[in-house]
Amino acid sequence: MEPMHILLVEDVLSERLYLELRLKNLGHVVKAFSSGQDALNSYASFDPDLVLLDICMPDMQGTELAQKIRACFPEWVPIIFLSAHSEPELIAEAIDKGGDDYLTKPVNSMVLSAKIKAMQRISVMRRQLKQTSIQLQQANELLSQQVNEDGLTTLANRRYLDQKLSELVSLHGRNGLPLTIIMLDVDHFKPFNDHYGHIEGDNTLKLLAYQLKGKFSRAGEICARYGGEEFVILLSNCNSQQAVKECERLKEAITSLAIKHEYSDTAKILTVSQGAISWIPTGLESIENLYQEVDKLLYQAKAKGRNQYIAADYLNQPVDQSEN
Ligand SMILES: Nc1nc2c(ncn2[C@@H]2O[C@H](COP(=O)(O)OP(=O)(O)OP(=O)(O)O)[C@@H](O)[C@H]2O)c(=O)[nH]1
Repeated sequence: MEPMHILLVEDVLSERLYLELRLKNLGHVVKAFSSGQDALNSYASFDPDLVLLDICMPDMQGTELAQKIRACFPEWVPIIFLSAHSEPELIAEAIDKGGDDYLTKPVNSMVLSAKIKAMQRISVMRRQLKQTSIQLQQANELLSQQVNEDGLTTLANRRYLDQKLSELVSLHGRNGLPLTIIMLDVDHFKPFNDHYGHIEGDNTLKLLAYQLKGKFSRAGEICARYGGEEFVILLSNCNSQQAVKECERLKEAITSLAIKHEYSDTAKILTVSQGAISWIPTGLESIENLYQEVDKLLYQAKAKGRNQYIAADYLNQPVDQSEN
């Protein structure tokens, strides 16, 4: 079994040296202190697996030190009290104050070895439990990330988008702030896949996602893969005039990638069409209806020749549109 880190606190020099020697002979790493305060100061850096505490000490009683250890360091480590007395009341009080076991001084070497062996088993289990908890926590973090993430692009997925849109509708409704939804769709992506291959198509979607994430990464901006070659961007506190600028910025960002698309009827490079709606929510809007409205504008942008956007106030007239 692995050696333990044992913190020993004993004010009587002869006892301290004797115990330190015995414990080191059993193969453990020992840090011995004569004062409770010094032991407390070194506790975190030494990170003990076991604490041996004399009950009666001049600067701080062992029971008081045990209480402080339990209060300051929530991770449980066994504490064994040492005392010349063995009255049942004293033992009961020591256990009440946070101790786990009790040894009467002078400590018998066989009893000491046996108790240390028992504590070592607990220490091994404790370390395994700690390791398992860390692994479990990591797995949980990964899982919650995967639940909200699109596998191909690592953007937020549809599930997360729906949830965020509902939250933002309520939040903006409560605060009377404008919200914008931009929906974009890659133009002529079928011929792109057909000619350059599906893997190249996947890589292109990843590149587009990376570009979107880079351009819309401020607090209150959410980029998500809506499905297939469609993406959605939510812009907090963004009205229709600002939305037009954001659509333009997005168009420029995609154009700047200059991804070759010789089979597009629109341009020699890959382009996208966009629809955008902006409004001050009441907080009661249905998200399905919002997607439908913004999809209608996207469809109009497609119908008008693609590589352009149509932005409108929700339930109102178009604000602006771009031609390719
Ligand atoms: N490589 C790849 N292709 C995808 C993915 N999801 C959807 N697609 C492809 O996207 C294409 C969408 O085709 P259409 O809906 O006909 O649209 P389009 O060719 O882009 O034409 P317009 O949208 O009208 O400009 C299909 O070929 C799908 O297979 C994906 O994850 N990876």
